[in-house]
Amino acid sequence: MDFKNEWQDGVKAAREKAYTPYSNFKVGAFLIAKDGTTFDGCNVENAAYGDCICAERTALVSAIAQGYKPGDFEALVVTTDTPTPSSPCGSCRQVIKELCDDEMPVYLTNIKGNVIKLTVDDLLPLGFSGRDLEDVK
Ligand SMILES: O=c1ccn([C@H]2C[C@H](O)[C@@H](CO)O2)c(=O)[nH]1
Ligand SMILES: [Zn+2]
Repeated sequence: MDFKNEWQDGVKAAREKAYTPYSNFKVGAFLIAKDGTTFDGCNVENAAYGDCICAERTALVSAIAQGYKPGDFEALVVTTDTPTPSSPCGSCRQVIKELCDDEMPVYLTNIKGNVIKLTVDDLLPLGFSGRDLEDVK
């Protein structure tokens, strides 16, 4: 699926909801399901800094909580207000791999409109997954 301009409006609106009193680094995520339903994600920080959660994970967790399943997703868009798009952290990469197909596109954007297209496999090559657990003796 190619990038759609309306996704950029969606991810910008999601970013506006970020709760970032500590870093003031707002991240938006916009997850598009194959049935056209979309899920907003934003980072939600905490005074206990280690309990901050990223935008990518809030979008994915929201979709799962609303009954969507791995394999239901078509694309994920992320945005930051940075000169070049920033890239998901390691924890998000692992969660994206768990819930999205390896070939699913991930669009890294910034609010001025730069777009970098990657896949889940690009973000976490040779990643650990449930398939590895099947090899247990
Ligand atoms: O991919 C990322 C990287 C960081 N953050 C958030 C976590 C924290 O709130 C802030 C600074 O790390 O940005 C995200 O939402 N997604
Ligand atoms: Zn993250």
